Amino acid sequence: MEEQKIKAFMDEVIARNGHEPEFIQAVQEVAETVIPYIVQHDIYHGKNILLRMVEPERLISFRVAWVDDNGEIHVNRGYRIQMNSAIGPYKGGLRFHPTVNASVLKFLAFEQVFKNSLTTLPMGGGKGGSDFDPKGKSDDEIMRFCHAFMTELCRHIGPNTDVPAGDIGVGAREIGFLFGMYKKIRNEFTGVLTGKGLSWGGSLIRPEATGYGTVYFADSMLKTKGETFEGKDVVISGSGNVAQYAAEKVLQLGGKVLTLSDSGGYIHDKDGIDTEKLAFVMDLKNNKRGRISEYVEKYPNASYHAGKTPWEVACHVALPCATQNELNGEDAKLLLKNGCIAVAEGANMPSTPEAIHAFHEAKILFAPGKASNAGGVATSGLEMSQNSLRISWTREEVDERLKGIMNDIHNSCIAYGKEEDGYCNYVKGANIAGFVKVADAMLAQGVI
Ligand SMILES: NC(=O)C1=CN([C@@H]2O[C@H](COP(=O)(O)OP(=O)(O)OC[C@H]3O[C@@H](n4cnc5c(N)ncnc54)[C@H](OP(=O)(O)O)[C@@H]3O)[C@@H](O)[C@H]2O)C=CC1
Ligand SMILES: O=C(O)CCC(=O)C(=O)O
Repeated sequence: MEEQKIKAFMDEVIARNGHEPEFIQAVQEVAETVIPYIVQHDIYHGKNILLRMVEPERLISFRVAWVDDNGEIHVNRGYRIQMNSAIGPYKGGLRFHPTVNASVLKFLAFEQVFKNSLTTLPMGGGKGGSDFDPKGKSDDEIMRFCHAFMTELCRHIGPNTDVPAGDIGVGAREIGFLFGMYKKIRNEFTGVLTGKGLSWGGSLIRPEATGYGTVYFADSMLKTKGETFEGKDVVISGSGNVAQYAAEKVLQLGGKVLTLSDSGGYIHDKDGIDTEKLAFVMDLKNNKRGRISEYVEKYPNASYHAGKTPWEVACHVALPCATQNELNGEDAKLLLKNGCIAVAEGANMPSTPEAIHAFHEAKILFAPGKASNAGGVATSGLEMSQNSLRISWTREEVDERLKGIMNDIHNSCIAYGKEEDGYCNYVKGANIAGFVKVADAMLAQGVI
């Protein structure tokens, strides 16, 4: 009966969104775990709550016209998906990448609803961005694009309505330009964006939070098996914000980081990427905006593997921190064959359904991004609180709160995900725990 209900639900979702593969993938994963729970719990039954949750409350799409350094005019498409505001203002990042489209942003916004619910903070879910490609653009071009983007977005957001932040291609530089234009048009200095600079309303630890949080979560999972990061070989993909700070925290906890990557390929450093080498990567990526292949010019003992992903390198722990569907079923089999015992997603939906199936079948520790990478948005929530209170917490205070929230999320996953044989299905746990809070709020607020 559950199978039939899942099929009937997905048929309806596909009929309406069939041309959006990433969105369908994200919804399918939730449906498979949440519908059986709904069936067993009378209060949610017959209310079509999940069907309401898969339809964005609002989907905004707009033209972004901007002028490059040569005076040529370009047109990109901007979006903001306001997915669900049952438990708080819409909250979620902005992505600037040529692959951005409605399907990608809807999957991200949908996952964000569950993730934000898990953080224990009052944040609804949203996501936005543009198909603009920041690669190879000058700082002036980035500024003109961000300003043009915000001239439209500013109508739809606000500190109590919708609070965007960064994601792929949107970091501190872009948040600065976006904030500047919002402030100019609206003539108000408010916490309308998170990930702001420290001198203008930002929070300590926000840059580190997603990567640190992912490792805190992985550490909690390892502890359930009596293990820690000490002496573990760790394979990380990506070399952006999440990957950099995941690597930093792994080093602090005594692990050895063997790989980093970008869309060109991965580097493998058998000696380990230590603090000094990581500082080189941070400068290369954040300031020089270079390619990860340049690592082997500086450290010739390392190797570069063009067009490949790091999952072929033997490790104890894998942290996919780049992008969606970057780790497939074959990669998962390879990781398992090589002795991997834990995978924690720093990116959003980096593992394909086949990969997740393989991890579950092997009963290794597997954390879905909506649980393990929630530290970023949680610390954005802490930035919002500090903005409202007009105070700044210390680094230690924010880090302690982040650790506490990641621990709470881990406990929620265990509470809803532990199976009869003792194995914790963190996907099921995260989906149900995230669902319950939002669904209860939707029930209380009636059919709207
Ligand atoms: N920033 C945050 O706070 C949060 C981010 N996330 C998720 O973490 C992931 C990484 O985000 P973040 O680090 O902020 O982004 P960045 O833009 O800082 O870095 C992205 C990294 O991923 C690589 N990458 C992007 N697209 C691809 C691709 N198609 N194939 C291979 N590599 C790719 C980039 O390589 P290249 O430079 O070559 O494009 C880069 O190394 C995303 O899934 C994001 O949604 C989740 C929660 C919060
Ligand atoms: O901090 C935020 O609001 C955005 C974080 C985000 O986009 C994510 O969790 O995927």
